[in-house]
Amino acid sequence: MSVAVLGSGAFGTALAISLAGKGPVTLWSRSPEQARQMQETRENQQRLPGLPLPEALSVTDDLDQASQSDTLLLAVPMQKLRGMMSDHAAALRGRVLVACCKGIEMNSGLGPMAVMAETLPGTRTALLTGPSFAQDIARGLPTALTLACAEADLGRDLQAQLTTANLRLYRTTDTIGAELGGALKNVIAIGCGACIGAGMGDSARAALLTRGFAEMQRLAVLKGARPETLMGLSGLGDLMLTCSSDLSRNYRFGLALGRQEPFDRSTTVEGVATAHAVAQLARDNRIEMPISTTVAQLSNGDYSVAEAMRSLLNRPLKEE
Ligand SMILES: NC(=O)C1=CN([C@@H]2O[C@H](COP(=O)(O)OP(=O)(O)OC[C@H]3O[C@@H](n4cnc5c(N)ncnc54)[C@H](O)[C@@H]3O)[C@@H](O)[C@H]2O)C=CC1
Ligand SMILES: O=C(CO)COP(=O)(O)O
Repeated sequence: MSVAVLGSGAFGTALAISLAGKGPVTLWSRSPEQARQMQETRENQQRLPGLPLPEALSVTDDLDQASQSDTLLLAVPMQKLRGMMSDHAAALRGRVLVACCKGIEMNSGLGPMAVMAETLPGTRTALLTGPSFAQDIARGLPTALTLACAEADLGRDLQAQLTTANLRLYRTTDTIGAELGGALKNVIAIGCGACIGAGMGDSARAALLTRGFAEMQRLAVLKGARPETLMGLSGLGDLMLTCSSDLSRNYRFGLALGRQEPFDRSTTVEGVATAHAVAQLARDNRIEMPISTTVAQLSNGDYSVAEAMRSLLNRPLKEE
């Protein structure tokens, strides 16, 4: 089975580098200029500078060529997934599609599995998610991720196909739990970054992370996830990583909010759009998601971090 990665950002490039250790891999860039540059310099200078592309990795801007592969990894930001798939529906049809994005679509409240099902009905799909920074994967550091696929046999095949020497995949059929874990942790990471950036301390971060995890479980279980999935790599594992590392863009965006510093808005920060989607889902489903809702308001600039924390601390007292 052959594999191609569509989307030549940090994550797509890192996955392609790792997979190239096992055999030929095609990486598709929508930008002819970037594809040419990467082919020539053997490096993704924009997203992963200094990390060489192995010989077995070829970069192209020709989607028809890339989509000859049996398995296509879709490594674009969540809010771009539907548009990218619609633009290239004919080329993607009949392939196995593995979404590699973490988020909830803002207008629909849907995750990547449902967006793929709506855009290309009948397509066989899966999700790759879990704690991993692109830089770590590209450097060949040990990483463990979750491969979620509702079809157990396909999940097993993909697990074998996409596991590499340094990237160990665990599988689950709980696609809802896996995608919500990956989406919701980004929102909490923004909150944790803001808390540290504003000098509120590690104890406050531990409280936000833990109560944020309670929110993640509440929404995920309501949507049909298995609670144990949230305890795994794609939930708690990724939450811990993203809430504690400066390598995370979501966390760094939060830090900038807390420090009242500017932040480059062209950076992919999935948690912002997802926070708004979560706030809407909380209203629609009449559940309490106070930290996620506060992060949505914070990222809009409606609140200062101090006001946000005050409003969270002043909520009615309750059982844990
Ligand atoms: N960077 C990381 O460490 C990790 C990222 N992810 C997830 O991977 C997804 C992608 O993130 P990154 O690669 O880091 O972002 P990035 O900002 O580095 O790259 C995004 C890529 O998507 C491409 N793109 C955007 N719209 C497109 C469209 N309509 N058609 C084709 N290509 C399009 C851009 O040109 C860019 O190459 C996100 O959902 C993120 O949460 C998951 C795990 C780790
Ligand atoms: O998803 C990630 C780590 O698992 C990457 O986090 P950021 O998108 O915050 O950089």
